[in-house]
Amino acid sequence: MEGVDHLAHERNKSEFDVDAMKIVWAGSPHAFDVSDRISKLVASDPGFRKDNRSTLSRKELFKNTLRKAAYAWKTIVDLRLSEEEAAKLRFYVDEPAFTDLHWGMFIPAIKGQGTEEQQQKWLPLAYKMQIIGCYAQTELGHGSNVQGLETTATFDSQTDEFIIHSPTLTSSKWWPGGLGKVATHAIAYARLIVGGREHGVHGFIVQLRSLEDHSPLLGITVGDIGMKFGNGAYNTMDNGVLQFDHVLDVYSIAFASIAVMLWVSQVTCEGKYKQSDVPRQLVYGTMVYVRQTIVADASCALSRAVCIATRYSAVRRQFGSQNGGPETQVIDYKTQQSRLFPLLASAYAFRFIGEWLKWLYADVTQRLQANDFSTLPEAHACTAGLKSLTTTATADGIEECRKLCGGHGYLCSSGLPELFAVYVPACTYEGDNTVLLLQVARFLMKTVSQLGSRLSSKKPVGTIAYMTRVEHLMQCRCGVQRGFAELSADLVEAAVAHCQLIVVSKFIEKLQQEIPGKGVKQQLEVLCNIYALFLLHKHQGDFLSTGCITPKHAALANDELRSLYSQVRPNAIALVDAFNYTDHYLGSILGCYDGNVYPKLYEAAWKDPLNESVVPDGYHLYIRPLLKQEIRTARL
Ligand SMILES: CCCCCCCCCCCCCCCCCCCCCCCCCC(=O)SCCNC(=O)CCNC(=O)[C@H](O)C(C)(C)COP(=O)(O)OP(=O)(O)OC[C@H]1O[C@@H](n2cnc3c(N)ncnc32)[C@H](O)[C@@H]1OP(=O)(O)O
Ligand SMILES: Cc1cc2nc3c(=O)[nH]c(=O)nc-3n(C[C@H](O)[C@H](O)[C@H](O)COP(=O)(O)OP(=O)(O)OC[C@H]3O[C@@H](n4cnc5c(N)ncnc54)[C@H](O)[C@@H]3O)c2cc1C
Repeated sequence: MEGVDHLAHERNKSEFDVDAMKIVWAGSPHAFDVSDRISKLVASDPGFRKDNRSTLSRKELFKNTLRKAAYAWKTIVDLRLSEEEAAKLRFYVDEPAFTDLHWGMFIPAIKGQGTEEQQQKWLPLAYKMQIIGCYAQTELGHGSNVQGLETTATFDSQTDEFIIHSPTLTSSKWWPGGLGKVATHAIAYARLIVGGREHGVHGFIVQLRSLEDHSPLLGITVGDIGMKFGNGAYNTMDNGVLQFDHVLDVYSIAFASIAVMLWVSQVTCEGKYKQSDVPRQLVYGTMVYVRQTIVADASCALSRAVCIATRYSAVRRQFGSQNGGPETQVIDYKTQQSRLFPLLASAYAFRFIGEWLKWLYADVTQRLQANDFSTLPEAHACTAGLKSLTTTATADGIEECRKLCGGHGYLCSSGLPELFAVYVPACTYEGDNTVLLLQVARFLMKTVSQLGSRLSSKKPVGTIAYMTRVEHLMQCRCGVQRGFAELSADLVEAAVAHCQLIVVSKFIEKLQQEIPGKGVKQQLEVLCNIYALFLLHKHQGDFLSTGCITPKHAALANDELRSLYSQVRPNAIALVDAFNYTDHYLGSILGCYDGNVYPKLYEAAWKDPLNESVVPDGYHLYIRPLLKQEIRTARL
């Protein structure tokens, strides 16, 4: 039945003000207004249609993405959208594209690491998209180990030029998004060599393609690296391969087509390398920035999957019919609740940790500008650790949501397979999640060794302040790195626990703020308790074996969890409505707002290209001979 809200009875059960929750989720009334407006704009524009992605060939898919990007840009210019609105437009268009790397990494790298002169030259062009950039760091042979990159940038003091070269096959740049077919420029990372001496990895702005006919410039070999996981999904992106054959800078350094990002260090005209007194790690600054945005995005992907699974769980009925009455909604099964509601709670928890991390990043950026580098290690540990924690949980959570939807979750029209395929590389890109946790572990061990050192008078603050309250850490006298590699698997677990503590404590801090709206705060308290107790339940072995809790505590926590699930149950649909996702953005029949799932599934099946004819292509060649036992004589 068109127009009937099949979930209305669920919506009527809710005990809180959904509109007020929408504002909490969005972050502010203004953010809600922008998000709501732009999501409707995208949903109502057929130019942003996305329901055909899984049936397009790679070439068609890619061309369609180019069209969408151009159309999106025209919309942004025509409607004079602000940067915030444009970012929302990109979000709701919901298609990975070269523009992500241009706006998400190329521009931030120039802003964060370029000199003023470089910024003046490149940023106006980049903002108008008169040049399109990518971030070319990873190589065929090395991704995680940035210091192991092989590409070289040799300064020639005779000609005032840098010569960029890929000396080996493994030094080929491999993976950069946008590089394959679109980018005209790259920030390429290479080992700087001046006067025969090496000075570590630095970023260089390199022109790759002609601005007239898009052909690669002399000495540049460039192309796409091929199909990736899943149909559609991340294949809208042209991840690329790139080799430099002694590529020369033809202008002077300041206005060069290859320009070294000089903030961290300088090469003088006489060919001398000068390391400035800022920490070398600022070369990694763009990664810190992007990791923070990835954390902010994790809650979007998880909430989207949770919204689909929650709505469908309220629609789906199996077993339990009494006297011919309706069967039980699967959302009423405790097992379904114990799998689904912790994910709902995680979506909210990640929303708030994303907000907090944005604040932390803004704070560290301000300090860096004032030459205060003291909080950089903590910012690195937080962005790396929380990126790892939230993306792992989100990727696993999306897959769990697919299973929560039973067989129908496996259909592309559920939206979940594509969401998973697009999302799962977030566990690898911008730093493999285990490698990033090892960075957190290193930071924790360093802090612990300082606690134990009589020489250090530094008291840990911020996210590590709790360490002074942990008695056995205070007595720790170990050296930083001794035994590190041997214990790394345990240290990674410690790093996860540390990050979970941050997520829980920031959720609690959020609840200490004033939160308007009837029943909103109470709902968030329930979710916060579910998040924390679910973790305690999941890791109760660790808590028990370390004596942090007794078996009685563990049993109490479990009882409390069950009671919290019952409290969430009547509010579940309203809690996912608060995400304010349009059906276009969700891209899921199972998750559609009105819950009218079955007629839509039935209708969609008939639209599949395989159903264009009743008898399939290939019947006469392969099916008939088989049925007639003529297969041995048929020419296959
Ligand atoms: C159609 C629609 C159109 C719409 C159109 C609309 C148009 C308009 C739209 C407009 C809007 C558009 C919106 C755009 C959306 C954007 C979305 C973005 C998407 C992005 C996608 C992302 C893609 C993915 C990109 C990528 O994937 S890009 C590549 C990323 N690659 C990595 O992530 C490598 C990992 N590896 C390392 O990060 C390191 O290598 C390693 C492991 C740390 C070891 O580092 P190393 O130095 O070797 O070794 P250590 O010795 O361990 O460290 C030595 C010392 O340095 C310390 N330290 C290490 N680090 C750091 C660090 N950062 N910071 C500070 N310190 C650090 C460490 O603590 C130690 O300190 P100490 O202890 O000494 O005090
Ligand atoms: C979809 C996608 C988009 C990307 N976009 C870009 C881009 O735009 N620009 C760009 O430059 N790069 C990009 N990348 C590359 C990405 O950043 C790297 O793949 C990532 O940093 C991981 O590095 P790697 O591939 O070398 O993994 P590896 O380091 O080879 O990881 C392989 C395994 O080894 C383990 N491992 C590695 N080192 C250690 C260690 N020290 N201790 C213990 N275990 C270890 C890892 O945990 C992992 O299990 C992209 C990648 C993907 C998948």
